[in-house]
Amino acid sequence: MIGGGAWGTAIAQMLCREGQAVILWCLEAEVADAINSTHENTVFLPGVPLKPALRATTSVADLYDQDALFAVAPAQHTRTTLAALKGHISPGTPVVLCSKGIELATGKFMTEVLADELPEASPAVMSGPSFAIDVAKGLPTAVTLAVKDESIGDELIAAISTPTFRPYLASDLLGAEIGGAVKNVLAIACGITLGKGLGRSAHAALIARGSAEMTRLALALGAERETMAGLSGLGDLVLTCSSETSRNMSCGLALGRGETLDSIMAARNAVTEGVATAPVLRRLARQKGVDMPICDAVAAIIEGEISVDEAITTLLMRPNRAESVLV
Ligand SMILES: NC(=O)C1=CN([C@@H]2O[C@H](COP(=O)(O)OP(=O)(O)OC[C@H]3O[C@@H](n4cnc5c(N)ncnc54)[C@H](O)[C@@H]3O)[C@@H](O)[C@H]2O)C=CC1
Ligand SMILES: O=C(CO)COP(=O)(O)O
Repeated sequence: MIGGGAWGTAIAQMLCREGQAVILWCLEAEVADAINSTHENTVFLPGVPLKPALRATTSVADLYDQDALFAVAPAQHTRTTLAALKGHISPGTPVVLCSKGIELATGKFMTEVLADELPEASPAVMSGPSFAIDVAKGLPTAVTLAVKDESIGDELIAAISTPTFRPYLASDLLGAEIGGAVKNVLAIACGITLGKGLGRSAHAALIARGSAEMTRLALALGAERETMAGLSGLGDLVLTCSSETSRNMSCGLALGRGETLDSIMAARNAVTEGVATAPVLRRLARQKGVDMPICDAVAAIIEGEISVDEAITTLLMRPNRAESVLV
């Protein structure tokens, strides 16, 4: 497991079972020490007792030549963590990408970052409605597991699934990545809407029109429409846009209530992927000629170009149009 944040810890906890050893690589020595000595990730997932068999490390060498890797660093750090494994994985090793975001510097999705850094890996994307705290506690969860190589998919399903953690096999890796990255930006928009007191009707409208934006981008990039209606699309959009447990949603709520982005980010040590993804998503959508007004508005707020009130007015003044995901 590459990444000892909340999500890496939760997946490691879920995978750690008889006959299956899991090594969790953490950036911070205090996180690894706490997991090994007190069986708790006191920094990123406090309050959840971890299985004593789960072993943490800060040594990248402990990740060399493993049967499978899960990449769970934040999207902006995925490249450097994967690069550290160059020359140390066997050809065909499954690398399951679990981060939800687009690389700001390059506009690349995580599968592209993996292809740059570890081209010999066999890529997979795991994404869907899954709060780390729920998975770590063993609450029922279902996700999309999109794999390039179907036979590796079957092996991964056998290794990962439990009665309460249900991966659904898919082949559209890009679609799964688009859902995970775009829903974070839309969750910020939904948070702003509720934080501003615009009501549940506006919130529901944003989810539906946001879903249309996501689908439009997916079609333009060559992903499948069906994926957008699945766990990694609609499923995660609904979860993240409806719960304050989401860091993206709660960031939006605070923005809507009048806090500044700087003060919100300074007060948390948890990653809020939509903040980095929004500007690069806007860039990508423009390059591809895809209209994404809600995501654009979030990017403009985050970049300090317009206020929350101006963004709302701009969205409400848009001309009426046909209800279609294509326009
Ligand atoms: N927490 C959740 O419920 C879920 C998170 N994810 C995704 O998992 C990814 C990781 O998120 P969390 O585990 O929640 O993070 P977190 O917010 O719990 O922890 C932050 C993580 O960032 C790492 N980090 C900070 N600077 C770094 C650097 N320079 N290099 C490498 N790592 C660095 C920290 O070591 C820590 O592991 C994100 O892309 C997120 O969208 C996906 C599904 C669920
Ligand atoms: O991706 C998630 C749930 O599926 C977690 O969302 P946040 O990163 O907004 O907390």
